[in-house]
Amino acid sequence: MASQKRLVVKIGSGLLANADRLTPRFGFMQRLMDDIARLRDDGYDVIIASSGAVALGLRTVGARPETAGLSDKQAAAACGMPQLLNAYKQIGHEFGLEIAQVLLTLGDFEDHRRYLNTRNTVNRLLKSRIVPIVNENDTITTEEIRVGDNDRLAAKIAQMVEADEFIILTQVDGLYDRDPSEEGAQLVEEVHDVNEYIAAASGKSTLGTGGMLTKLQAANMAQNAGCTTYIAHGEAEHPLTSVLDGSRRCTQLVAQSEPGSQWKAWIANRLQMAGSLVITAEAAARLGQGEPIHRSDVVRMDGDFTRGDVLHIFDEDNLERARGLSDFTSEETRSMIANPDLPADQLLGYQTQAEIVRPKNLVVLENHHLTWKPYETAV
Ligand SMILES: Nc1ncnc2c1ncn2[C@@H]1O[C@H](COP(=O)(O)OP(=O)(O)O)[C@@H](O)[C@H]1O
Ligand SMILES: N[C@@H](CCC(=O)OP(=O)(O)O)C(=O)O
Repeated sequence: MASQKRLVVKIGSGLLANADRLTPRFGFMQRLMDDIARLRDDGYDVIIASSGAVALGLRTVGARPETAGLSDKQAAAACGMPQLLNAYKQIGHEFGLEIAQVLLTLGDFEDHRRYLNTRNTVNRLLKSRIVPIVNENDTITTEEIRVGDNDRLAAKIAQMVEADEFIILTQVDGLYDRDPSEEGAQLVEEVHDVNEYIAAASGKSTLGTGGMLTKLQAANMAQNAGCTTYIAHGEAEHPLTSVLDGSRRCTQLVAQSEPGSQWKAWIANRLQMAGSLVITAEAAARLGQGEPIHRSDVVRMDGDFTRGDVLHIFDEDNLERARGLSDFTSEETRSMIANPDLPADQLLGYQTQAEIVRPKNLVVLENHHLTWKPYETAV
C-alpha cells in the first residue's frame, strides 16, 4: 500500500513541444516542476507520464508531424526521448527534484509477472523520492505490442501504483459536451459515467496520438481502480495544485469504487483480450453471486488462448457482462464444451476442478465500466 499520497500526471505532446519549431517548451516545464516540488513538500509521490518524444525528435530526423510515417516517428522517438529527459533533468535540479526514465511497452502491463516487476521498480524509485518519467518505448514497439497512447498508459500506471489522483494535462480546459471548436460547447465539470460522453469525444491535435476518447477510456480505467481523474489545461501558473485545490475549472471524473483488489483491477483493465465466451442467460443472471463459469454455462467461445489469459464474457444479447481469467487453453475449453457429460479429468488427462473461470478470477462489469462489443475483441 502507498505510504504517502500518490499522484500520476500525464502530459500531452503539445504542452511539451512547440508546434511550429518542435523545440521543448521550457517555460511550461518549469511551472510543472515547480508545482511538483511543492506537492512533494506536501507529502505527495508524483509520477509523470510524459509524451513529447516523437514531437521533439521529428526535427532531428527532418520530418513534420503532419506527414511523418511510422518509421519516421520511431526514429524521432529515439532522438526526442533524450532531449525530453535532459530538459526534465536540468529543470528538475533547479527545484531539487531527481528524475528517472521508465520506458514501457504493452507487455509490461499485460503480462502479470512483468507488471509486478515494473511495479517494484517504480515503487523503489518512489522510495528514494525520485520522480519516474514514464513513456511508451515507441522506438521498438509495433502496432500489436503497443498501448498506443499515453492516456491509457498513464491510467495503467495509476492503477499499478494505487494512485489517489490522476491528472491529465492537455490543451483544452477539460471535457466538453461536444467538440470544443463547435459553437455553444460547454465544459462538463463532473463525470460519473463516461459512457454518456463517448460520442462527444472524437478528434485530436496533429502532435498527439491520443485524443479525447483515449482520455475518457483512461479516466474510466482509473475510476474503476478507485482513483479520481482530472482533465485540465496545462497552461496555468500552478498547473497541478490549482486542479487539486479546486481553484481552476476542469473536468473531474469521480472514482467509481473504493480501491479494491489489485488483482481484479488488473483483470478488468486489460487492453488486449485473448478470446471470449458467450454464456447462457441463467449464467449471466448468476454473475456477481460468487459463482464460477462452468462449461455448461458456455454457449459459444472465440479465440486462441492459453491458461491464464483474460477473456471477455458476453451474454447472449452481445453485452459484455464480465471479464475473467481462463483456467484452460482454448483447445481444452472447446473439448470440454463439446463433451459436457465426460468428466474433465478423463478428457484432459489430468486432475482439475473443471471450472472455466474461478470466482476469484472473475470481474463482473457494472454500469460505470466501459464495455467492449464483440466486434472490437482482438480474436
Ligand atoms: N468533447 C471534447 N472535449 C474536449 N476536447 C475534445 C473533445 N472532442 C475532441 N476534442 C479535442 O481533443 C483534444 C485533446 O486531445 P489531444 O490533442 O490528443 O491531447 P494531448 O496531446 O494533450 O493528449 C482537444 O484539444 C480537442 O481539440
Ligand atoms: N509516446 C509518444 C506520445 C503518445 C501520445 O499519447 O501523445 P499525446 O496524445 O500527445 O499524449 C511520444 O512520446 O511522443
